[in-house]
Amino acid sequence: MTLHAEIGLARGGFELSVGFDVPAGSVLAILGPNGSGKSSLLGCLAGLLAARQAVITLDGRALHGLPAHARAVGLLSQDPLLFPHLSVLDNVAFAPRSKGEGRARSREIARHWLAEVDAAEFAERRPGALSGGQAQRVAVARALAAAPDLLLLDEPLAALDVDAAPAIRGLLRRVLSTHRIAATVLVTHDPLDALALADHVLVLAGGKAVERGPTREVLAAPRTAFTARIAGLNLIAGTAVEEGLRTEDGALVAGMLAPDAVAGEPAVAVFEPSAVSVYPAEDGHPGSPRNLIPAVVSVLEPHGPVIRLRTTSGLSAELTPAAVADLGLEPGLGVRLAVKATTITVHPAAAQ
Ligand SMILES: Nc1ncnc2c1ncn2[C@@H]1O[C@H](COP(=O)(O)OP(=O)(O)OP(=O)(O)O)[C@@H](O)[C@H]1O
Repeated sequence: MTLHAEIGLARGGFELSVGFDVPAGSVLAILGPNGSGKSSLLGCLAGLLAARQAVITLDGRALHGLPAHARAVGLLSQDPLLFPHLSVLDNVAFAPRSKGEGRARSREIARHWLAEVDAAEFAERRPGALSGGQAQRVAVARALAAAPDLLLLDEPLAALDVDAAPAIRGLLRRVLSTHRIAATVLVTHDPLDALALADHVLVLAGGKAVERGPTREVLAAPRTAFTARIAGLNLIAGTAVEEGLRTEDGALVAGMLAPDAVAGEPAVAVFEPSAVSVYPAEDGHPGSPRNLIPAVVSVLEPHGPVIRLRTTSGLSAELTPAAVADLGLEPGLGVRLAVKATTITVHPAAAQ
């Protein structure tokens, strides 16, 4: 079932205005900073929020006039929201039951979905006897047991601890790719979720789509500072020039133009924190042709086996703990960031 949505909503002074399509069996991730309208968008799709103007169709069938319960929409949020007085099996069977299936058939469907999410062993338990990750597994089974035409995932991993989240992410990836029936819309803050689960992403800012496209392309070549930050990449905005990018201050960032970058047009220079070397502010030239960017250390934080250094201008570098000690790095210290031109790609900037 292909989803087509055009939604306009006013909430106080906030305006949401966005349109998109989600082909049957594919997953669209909605990313965006706090307050950008992600929950409002899901609320409109689910029929829980009244849009000012909405066209929402599934294979041409209009959903926008229907109340929430008549939309065949499955919703999975960060809270599993299981009925505490029902067994796990009856929680999952509730979904087909409420669609009119008989008691025995509903339980059969529930057993099938509990097995699909590796939760068959919990069937007779009450939700109170499950861990957060186990309860979320059951919630996934319940959402899918309703055979929704449209599946809405609202930060489904946000409440799980770091040990449970990867397992549920993997489970969602498996069930979404093996049961490619419904169109799925996923709201997440985590680029890993988008990379793992979504075919396409749409980045919302201030109620509008500022970026959209295939997930890997958008996250590898972000055109807005927000997407670059969540994707963990460095991004400098300016105008494309033959040698790379010219910033608003007139500085040149030497880099390689992406095939679709056009000199004279708005652009962003994108590079990995691991491509950045850090030098003392007053040191000599560090050798081979590099960009040298003056910066001030703002934060040093562990990032796996390395230390992620953030600067007041928002650029990041990765260093070993030994290098941090050798350079005597600490917040407030002036440094120079060196980046080889060959590690910088200049992409056209998203139209804002
Ligand atoms: N109940 C409400 N009444 C009035 N305005 C609201 C209400 N809820 C949200 N808003 C407005 O709508 C805007 C979008 O909120 P929404 O919750 O959709 O954003 P979000 O992207 O989901 O944010 P978050 O990532 O923090 O969950 C907010 O900036 C706020 O101004």
